[in-house]
Amino acid sequence: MNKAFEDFLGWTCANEWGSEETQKKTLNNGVTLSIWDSGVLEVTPSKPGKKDIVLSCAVHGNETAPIEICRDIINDIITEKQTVVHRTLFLIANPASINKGERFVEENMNRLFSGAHGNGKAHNKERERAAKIEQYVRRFYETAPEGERERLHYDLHTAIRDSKREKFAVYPFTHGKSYNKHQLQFLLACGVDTVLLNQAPTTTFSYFSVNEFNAHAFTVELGKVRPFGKNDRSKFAASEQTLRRLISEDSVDFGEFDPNKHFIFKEAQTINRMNEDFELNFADDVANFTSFDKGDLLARDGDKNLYALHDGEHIIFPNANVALGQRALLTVVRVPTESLELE
Ligand SMILES: O=C(O)CCC(=O)N[C@@H](CCC(=O)O)C(=O)O
Ligand SMILES: [Zn+2]
Repeated sequence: MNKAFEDFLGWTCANEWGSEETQKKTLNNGVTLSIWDSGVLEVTPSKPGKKDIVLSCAVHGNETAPIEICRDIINDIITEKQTVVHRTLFLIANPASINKGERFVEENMNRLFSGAHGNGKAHNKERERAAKIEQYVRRFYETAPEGERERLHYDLHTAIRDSKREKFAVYPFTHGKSYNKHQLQFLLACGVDTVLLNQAPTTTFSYFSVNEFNAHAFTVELGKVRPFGKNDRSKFAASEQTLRRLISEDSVDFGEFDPNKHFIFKEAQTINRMNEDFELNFADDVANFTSFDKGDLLARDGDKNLYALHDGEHIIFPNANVALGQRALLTVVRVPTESLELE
């Protein structure tokens, strides 16, 4: 076996900004593996089911649990321990940032999608890679068999801070389209009972798939950032098992929808850092989903004070060190699950 199929993650990291060496092989079980680039593996069963599934990890290189999960699923597919019935595209998005052990090399890749990689005068390898990844996703969805199909994309992450709600997903802005009950059930089976509803377009990877391909796509936060080998994989077992079921079963029954089992939050504010002189008004160890009340000071940006606008406004992804113009804090408020328009 050649190196890429023997150790896909290792080969990917050895070719950190890409490889033009495309490779293909068909397994004894009829599944065809096609490597389009480093970190880009298309898995095609001989008679593909109706789902086209994108599983991405390492958009941020230090978020290792999702990388370990994808690595293990890929290895099991290659060794035929894991069956696959639906076309699946695995994307290890930013291998150079894995090698560096950091969130990114030069620029946060998860702010470069939907063409943002071409904005302004900046050129860097992360921008080139984001542009290529967009093309791979397009190629994957657009080369699906004819007929009615379901496009899915789960972009797997872990968060920098502790979180009062361990696992949560970001539901990208749907432009008014209904939210999908079955997707909430899938997330729940992954152990993700908490969902944040974005209220506007973003330049994240998951929004790209929602907006350009009408996919059901989510940023999924599975736990906290830790180095390779330091993840307690038992905490990720439900997520990994559910992803394995998703790719290997024709259709997975996640049971009756019970609104009480889902905790839905709506974006209240996105606070972008606009000045060098920016600070958060709470400590670095304050966890995601800590609640503030209306009028509480959340941050100072230059000479502007930024306050909570509601009682029960929860903070998510606080980070004072982001580049100018980027999100330094998201705040959300709880909404009843029953208030959602669900399909
Ligand atoms: O913990 C943090 O501060 C960041 C974790 C992370 O990478 N989150 C994603 C969320 C993307 C989204 O809003 O859909 C990110 O910031 O890119
Ligand atoms: Zn991330």
